[in-house]
Amino acid sequence: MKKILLTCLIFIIGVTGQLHAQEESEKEVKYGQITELPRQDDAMKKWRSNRFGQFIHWGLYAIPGGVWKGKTYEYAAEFLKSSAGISTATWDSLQYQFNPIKFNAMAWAKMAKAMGVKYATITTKHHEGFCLWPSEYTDFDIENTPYGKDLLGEFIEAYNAEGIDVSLYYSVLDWHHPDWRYKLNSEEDKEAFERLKIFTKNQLLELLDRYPTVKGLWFDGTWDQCWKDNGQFSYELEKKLKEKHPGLVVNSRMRADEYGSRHFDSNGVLMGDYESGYERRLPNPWDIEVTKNDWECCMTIPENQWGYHKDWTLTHIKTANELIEMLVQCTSQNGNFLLNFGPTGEGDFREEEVKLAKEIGDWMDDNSSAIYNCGYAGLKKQGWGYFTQNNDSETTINMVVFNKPINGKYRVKLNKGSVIKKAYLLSKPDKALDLEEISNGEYFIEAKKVKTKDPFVIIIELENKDSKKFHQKALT
Ligand SMILES: C[C@@H]1O/C(=N\OC(=O)Nc2ccccc2)[C@@H](O)[C@H](O)[C@@H]1O
Repeated sequence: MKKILLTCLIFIIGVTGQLHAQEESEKEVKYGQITELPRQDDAMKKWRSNRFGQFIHWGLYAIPGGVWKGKTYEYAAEFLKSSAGISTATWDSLQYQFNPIKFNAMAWAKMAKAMGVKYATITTKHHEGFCLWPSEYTDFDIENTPYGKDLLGEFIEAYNAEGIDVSLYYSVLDWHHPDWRYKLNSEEDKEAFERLKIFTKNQLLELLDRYPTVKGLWFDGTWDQCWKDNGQFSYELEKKLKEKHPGLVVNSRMRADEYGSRHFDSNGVLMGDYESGYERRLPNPWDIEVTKNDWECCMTIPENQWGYHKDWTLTHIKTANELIEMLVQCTSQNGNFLLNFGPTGEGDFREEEVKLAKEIGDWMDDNSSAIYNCGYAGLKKQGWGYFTQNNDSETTINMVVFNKPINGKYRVKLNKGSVIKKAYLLSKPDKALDLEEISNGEYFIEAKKVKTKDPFVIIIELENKDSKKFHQKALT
């Protein structure tokens, strides 16, 4: 009896200690998450079902394209001002050269539509501070260029006409604005940054006023101490923008809490509406933690260029197959994939980008049912490729194959209790593939005669609801 009492006492002390430790680690966060996640409103469901987007980085940096006074700078082309040590006055004078005579918003939108993107995110203002729209808060904008017209408005109208949602990238970091400060070291710094905050809020409200059809704001340039010291401001700004624009979708990069913690607050709670830290990188394909939140990977075609760079021989240029695999992996882990294009200073795309858009679009024409409105299937990653499952489906699972087994037999491990009714190639729905049950929920699917050199989809139809998947879905 004494032994039992002692054991119970030790257990109670242990649990109390853990709870106390947990309470201690939980900070009181006043300026953290605003919207309970994952959002289930229509705007977020549409964002989630879009899965594939086009990123556009366009600004004055597209004019020099990474080359200054005959010297090529290998660093990101949109950072040429700092890479080449160019004065703000010299850089800003590029404004008077910006005249993208080849810009055709409808042609851009049709290329994007053919590629299969459902949304596009365009830089309204990158770190250089130049605005692609006529802003009443600065003269460093499109209105004061030889082009003169509302380029951003043309872009939004053309993409919306093709049924493509548009989100707006906005850099808080602003090299042009005299009140920008990296750190607030003095009262003067603080006063200047207060003016910068008002300017920022005014421009964002102006963008939502001018372009009411936009679906989201993609914040960037928020890593410096000045912004991390202003968690309350970013909290109140997100609230105000969402009150003004119901359904607005905001990335986690906008936010810092009052302790300076970014993306996730000091208790690890995601801020904004989706995680936007996957930049030119993806999670491990077997990572299921990442499936618990909405997230987006933004990706360049060269290794490190967001803006147009004249020299694409400097790094590896990703192939269509590599980019398709990234898109499929994101989908398989409940993420979106935002693929970047960097238009030239004249307003057209380099031929490599046009070719890739066509190759990806051709694949999407045949396989987008495994991408749009699809997500994590609640199954472990397996060697032949990726599972995805339509968010409205209960009994069909997509296998997107990138690695064919040499014997043409695909080992497929489903949840215990899952029974395959039939499996077939998406391209040949009338021809059932041979099945061999290995054990409870585990099968070989035989697909020996697949000729294509491209990734392809095998559809699995289950006898019963894939209960584990939908139970997991309820929990997320
Ligand atoms: C999408 C990219 O975003 C950037 N920078 O991103 C980050 O610094 N990302 C970041 C920073 C801290 C944590 C996670 C991601 C910009 O400098 C770049 O020109 C491009 O617009």
